[in-house]
Amino acid sequence: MNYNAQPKASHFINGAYIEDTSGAPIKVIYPASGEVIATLHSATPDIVDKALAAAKSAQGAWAALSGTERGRVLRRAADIIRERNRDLSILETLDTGKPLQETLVADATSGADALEYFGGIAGSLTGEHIPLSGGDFVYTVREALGLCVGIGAWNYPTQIACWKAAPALACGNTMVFKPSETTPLSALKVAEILIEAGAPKGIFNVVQGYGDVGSSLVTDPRVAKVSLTGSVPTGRKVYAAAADGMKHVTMELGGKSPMIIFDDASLENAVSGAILGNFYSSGQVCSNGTRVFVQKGIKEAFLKRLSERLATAVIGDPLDEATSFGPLVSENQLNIVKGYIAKGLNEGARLVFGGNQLNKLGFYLEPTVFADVTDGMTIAREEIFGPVMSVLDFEDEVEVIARANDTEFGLSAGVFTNDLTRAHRVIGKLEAGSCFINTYNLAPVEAPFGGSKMSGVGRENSKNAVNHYSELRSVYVSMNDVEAPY
Ligand SMILES: NC(=O)c1ccc[n+]([C@@H]2O[C@H](COP(=O)([O-])OP(=O)(O)OC[C@H]3O[C@@H](n4cnc5c(N)ncnc54)[C@H](O)[C@@H]3O)[C@@H](O)[C@H]2O)c1
Repeated sequence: MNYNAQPKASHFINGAYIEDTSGAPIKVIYPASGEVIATLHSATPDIVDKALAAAKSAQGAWAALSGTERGRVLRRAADIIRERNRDLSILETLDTGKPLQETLVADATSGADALEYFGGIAGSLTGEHIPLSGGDFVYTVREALGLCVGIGAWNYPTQIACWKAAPALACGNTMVFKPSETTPLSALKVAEILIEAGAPKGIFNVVQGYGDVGSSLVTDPRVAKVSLTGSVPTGRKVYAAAADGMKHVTMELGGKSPMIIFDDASLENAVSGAILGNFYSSGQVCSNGTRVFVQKGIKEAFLKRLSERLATAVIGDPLDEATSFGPLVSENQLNIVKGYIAKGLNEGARLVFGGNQLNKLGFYLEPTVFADVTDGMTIAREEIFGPVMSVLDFEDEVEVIARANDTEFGLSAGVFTNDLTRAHRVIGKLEAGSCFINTYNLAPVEAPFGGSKMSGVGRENSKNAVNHYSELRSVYVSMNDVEAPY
């Protein structure tokens, strides 16, 4: 097949596409075939400056609109995204290799949810009145931070762009967004659609580039806030650079999350949760529960049922809606994951399912399950970001909580049990930001999403995200004479 996903130009600044071919080339590769489907160019310093200048100059007028007016633009953009869901989903599939079956329901639609939700609350972002003695009072004003930078990972390109843009714009900020160099296409569509929805020019700009472009955005003195979705090593660098300029940050980073399955759990639900938490998007999901602790009593039944169900996964052409499991995003990611599978075998884990690259074009790897994994093995400690599940045995609750928390990460955690009090007791002791009882990996826009420990700072989605994209000014008003000591 010959797919062409070439956009009009690499960047979208001040309401229009713009190109500068002197920037380093960025080749967009369709993961299911390895073919180049578009070539873009990394932003030059001049392009970066144009984007920041456009966002900076648009911010005052955007913030001066009422929240209701800003919200109307976001809600219109959400409607357009939903109308074009199929085209946007196909583009997302070409960019990421994720099956269309997934992108139709979890990518552009999730972006639309965020625009709709934050568009809906934009008009009610207010301060408060605080009465004091003698009739004095303080009122607070919720103000935008200013120019925000968003930097994305490659696994959910549309969703990440919208999860950052929606709360930022609702609060009256403007944004320069840099997608991952691996998946640069769909953020441009979000920028185009916002303009079509009536957004003023310059409030949402997209520049392409590698880490150096991200770094030049983070260090620019015009920038008030940086929101990154990426790995912990990148997060460390970006957080440090932002701290130097005392900028606000949101860090959505990696994980190695535990999923604990007690022997009284519904086996079928636990297997479903483990599948969702390990193999959706070919395992390239930050919140995945890749350390699956299974109580000894149901271990073999769990492995048997899991293998039976994995054998029914339809691996193949991501554009075929019957396909439920696609390739990894890139050859590089395929090699990283294959390296982890080799380590699992070398360190003595038992391969229960998969483990092989598929003998076909594209970056396909079978869903892979290791059992008898112990806490010290590399595959139980490091984020793999691919379709590799580690099953660990446990005997009792106290033991499994301590082992589940023995990690530097703290993004997600899940518990499967039919014992109501145990479910809440255990989840209350797990060190993670996004937790699940008897399900896994759902991320509705209404709920806060984000990690603790090394997995991140701040929360996306929910009303809480507003606190990360605005700050309060307080105004003390005296109704009395001013008393001074002399
Ligand atoms: N917590 C979450 O919400 C979430 C969601 C998706 C992915 N992730 C994480 O993202 C990682 C996978 O994505 P990735 O490989 O694209 O991550 P990455 O850290 O390699 O890159 C993320 C982004 O940062 C940019 N970047 C790299 N160096 C930079 C620098 N010095 N300054 C500024 N920007 C820089 C990259 O160009 C890219 O756009 C995984 O660790 C995954 O867990 C987290």
